[in-house]
Amino acid sequence: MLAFVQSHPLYLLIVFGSALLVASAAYVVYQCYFSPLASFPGPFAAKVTSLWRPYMTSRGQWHRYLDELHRRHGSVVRIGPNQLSIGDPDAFRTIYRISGAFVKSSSYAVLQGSRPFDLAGERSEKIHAAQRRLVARPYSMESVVHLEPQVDRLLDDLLVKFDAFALSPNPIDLGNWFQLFAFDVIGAVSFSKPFGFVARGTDEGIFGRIERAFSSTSWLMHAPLVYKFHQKFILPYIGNFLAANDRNGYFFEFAKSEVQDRRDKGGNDKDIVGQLFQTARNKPELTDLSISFMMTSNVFAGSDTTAIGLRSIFLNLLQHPRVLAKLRAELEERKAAGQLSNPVTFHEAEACPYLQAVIYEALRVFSPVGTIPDRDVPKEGMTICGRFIPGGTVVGTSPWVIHHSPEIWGPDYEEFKPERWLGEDSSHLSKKNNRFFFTFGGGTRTCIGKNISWLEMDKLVSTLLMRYNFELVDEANITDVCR
Ligand code: HEM
Repeated sequence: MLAFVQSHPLYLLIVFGSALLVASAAYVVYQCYFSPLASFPGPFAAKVTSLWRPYMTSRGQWHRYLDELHRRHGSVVRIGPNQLSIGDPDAFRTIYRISGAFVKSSSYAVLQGSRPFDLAGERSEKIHAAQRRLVARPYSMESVVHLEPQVDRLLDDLLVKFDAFALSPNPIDLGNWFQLFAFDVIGAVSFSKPFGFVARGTDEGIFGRIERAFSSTSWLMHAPLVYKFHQKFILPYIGNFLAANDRNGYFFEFAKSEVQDRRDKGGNDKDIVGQLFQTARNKPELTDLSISFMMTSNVFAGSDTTAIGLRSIFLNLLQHPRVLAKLRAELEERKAAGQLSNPVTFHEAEACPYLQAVIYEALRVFSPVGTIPDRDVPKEGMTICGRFIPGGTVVGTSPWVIHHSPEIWGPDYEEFKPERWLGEDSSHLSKKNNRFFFTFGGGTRTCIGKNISWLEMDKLVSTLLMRYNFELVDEANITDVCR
């Protein structure tokens, strides 16, 4: 009788099921009460499963949700069995300090794919430092300013379009025009080849591809097994279903052909590819293939982020007439004094403290990037808010959390208030808040393209405001999207 029961399939199922139940219960009890991260608050699902974070990210409002979680749970929130989201100012400074001791976590392997040259995805600080040294010069402000005439030509094209719009009663999607402009700028400064998007008034479907690729990469980075499954079983048979491969597929091919074109047809020696070709003469390790990988980042990361920043600047200005009037007054005063050209030059715009404060503040209240740049705690561990965190724990801060911290920005942290960036007599920018300005990332991995974006924002905002009056329409349909 006993032998019968033991060999009966139901018996085996019950034994197996019970063992699974006990193991799962033990796992849950461990994660909630005994894990080194057990004392950190957070949603129950986040404590017990790594699937919670990719699921929440895939829903599209992760930046706001994370901010809300910190409001509810405090400055450190558990967002995975082995992951913490950090809002504590001291811990934030430790993680993103310039020493690079906190390396990028394994989620970046999904971003990198099989690219051997990838500043954003590369996890090794040593390889990253060597690659960044090779390519940094053309992205410096000194180099970017030499490309200003190329940006001016595009700005002229945009003004021709806007002059025509100004005569029509129909509203326009300003954000879309900003992205067309930003994409053309990338073409001009990288390859001496604006893509003609502003002139044609269309992106030919590219922005949708960028959007889909960003969206799927942001959650797949935290679901590496789903990514591997997709690569092995879906990609070869169905195709690039999750769009994540577009960064290293479609956009890489796009950039590679532009680099080849630039090689064949020549261009301005001062454009980014031209400067990288010059570097490559003495540093043969900088191959055309590596330059193509680098240009993939320009094409992929350089337009949509800048356009979101510009959207935030204009939206906030239009929603805050007091700030808009003050900014206009600054620009008018400078213009009357002969200190502003048309289009406004980068140096002229930089000399306008209130304009600078407006840009900083718009990028603070609505940062174009809302994900957490994850880092691994080094093996010796770290202490956060008096509690020890073991090496290997994944930690990081979203700009949305650090930029909306009342501890840093004060009780009016939700207000759009450019004055917080100015020194006491309002005649210059104050450096005190810069330590917590995280829009372009931090430490050794700060955004290499930020000078290009800043130059665009400086020139576009000041030139457009001096020429046109803007009015917000259809406020109810404003979408809340960041990367
Ligand atoms: C407002 C515009 C932009 C924003 C908000 C932005 C934001 C960021 C952030 C937050 C990072 C750090 C990511 C991390 O640590 O994982 C980053 C890195 C990077 N960005 Fe940007 N970015 C902008 C514009 C650009 C432009 C115009 C380019 C290229 C022309 C660019 C290319 C890159 C690259 C290559 C990296 C990796 C740098 C490295 O690790 O050495 N970005 N960006």
